Amino acid sequence: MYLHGSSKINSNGHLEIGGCDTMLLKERFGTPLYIVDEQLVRRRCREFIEAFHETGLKFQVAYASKAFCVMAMCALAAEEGMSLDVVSSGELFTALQAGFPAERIHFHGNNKTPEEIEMALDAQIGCFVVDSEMELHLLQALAYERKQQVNILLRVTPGVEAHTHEYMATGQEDSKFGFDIANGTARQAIEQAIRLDHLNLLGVHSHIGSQIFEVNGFQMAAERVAAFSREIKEQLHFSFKVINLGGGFGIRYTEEDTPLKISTYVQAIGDAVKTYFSGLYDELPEIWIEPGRSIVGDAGTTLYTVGSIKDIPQVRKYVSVDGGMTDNPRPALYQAKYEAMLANRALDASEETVSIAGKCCESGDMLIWDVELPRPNTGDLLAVASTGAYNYSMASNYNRICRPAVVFVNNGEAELVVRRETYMDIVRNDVVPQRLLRDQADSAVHLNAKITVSS
Ligand SMILES: Cc1ncc(COP(=O)(O)O)c(C=O)c1O
Ligand SMILES: N[C@@H](CCCC[NH3+])C(=O)O
Repeated sequence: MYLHGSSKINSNGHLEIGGCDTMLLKERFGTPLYIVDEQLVRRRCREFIEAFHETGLKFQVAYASKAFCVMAMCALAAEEGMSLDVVSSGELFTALQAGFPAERIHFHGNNKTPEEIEMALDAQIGCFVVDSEMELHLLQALAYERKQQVNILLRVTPGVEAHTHEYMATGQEDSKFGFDIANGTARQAIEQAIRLDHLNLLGVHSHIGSQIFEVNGFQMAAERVAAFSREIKEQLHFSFKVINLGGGFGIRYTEEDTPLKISTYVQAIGDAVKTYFSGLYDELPEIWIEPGRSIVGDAGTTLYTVGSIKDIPQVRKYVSVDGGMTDNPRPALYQAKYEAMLANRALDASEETVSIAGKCCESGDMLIWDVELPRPNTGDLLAVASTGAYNYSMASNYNRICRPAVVFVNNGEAELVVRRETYMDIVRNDVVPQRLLRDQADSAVHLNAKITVSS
């Protein structure tokens, strides 16, 4: 397994992250456990910001909180000078609870409800990224009622097909997101947005997809957006102050992945903006981007305890762990690949090829097909790398499995940032209608009797 950030093998032959021995983390917090290497997250934030400073452009780097949205992460992003992209009232609430400065929050989403919009208006967030005509009018009506002036970007689809999994591509014409440039709906929306009072149109937003390893998709998006900006300037005499080019910068999950340096992506974007917007406005537009995965992805590691092992000679060895698709649905959703190691026997040589199975009642609940490991035993500690993005944030309670805890590690200190769910969390929102409660006393007696007999 590739060792990211501060991960290393210590003198006990254990995987250590942020100066914390993973065996001690297991003892203290249990498994499954998400570990976040805080220094690595901070480094990624700084890499983006420093690379933008180098370009000389005005900019904002908004952390796409969908990748991993918990209060501690929002607080950390705020401290690092990031803006924040939220896509629902839940993410917005989390950010506000964490004290994230509202004026640096950008609100996305292809179907924001009136309640969500009102919540964001109450908070006086920095910008709405308007996705549809319906939203444009709804937002205007609500802003008008409140006599509030609201900054907006319009999300456009630039017609760029990103080279990534089809569920992660969003820049093509056939997409549920935004206004299409090619068929003229983007232009019509801009016309309306300029006319509508209480809406302050800052510019446009484009996001071509996620886990992208080439710069040409971003360059092409910048080129298309610049051509569109030129059209709007010439025909509607309107200049965009802000161009948001979204997120999507790829990270390393396995050796098949070949991410570029953050500075390479940013420099390519900066150069493309300078080239394609040259001579269009008196001043180049401010550039915003929205990295999610590339901020937190490789800073995350998940620890599991190995349980049952099923060997089918000549076929496959299934090594089951105490988590699975409930804490990491990405292999099942996108056939995503991961690397793993035995964190308690990190110096042992690889001996066999095994497959890591989750504990859900689904044949598709496989975390890794075919990984080389030392012969695993029940009780071993398995670490899976690059689980910082879209793991905790996409976790579920399928099979009524409790979500794991999340711990930040840094300089030998481990701090809990999300508590492990309990069974009471699992049933917290369940309501049993009165008519079904009739037999509850009976079943309680029944259950007690059983417990008495078995003990
Ligand atoms: C609009 C928007 N912005 C930003 C992101 C973050 O993308 P990533 O995590 O790939 O950087 C996404 C997710 O793909 C998105 O849909
Ligand atoms: N959730 C995704 C990709 C989509 C990101 C949001 N538009 C992932 O795990 O990779």
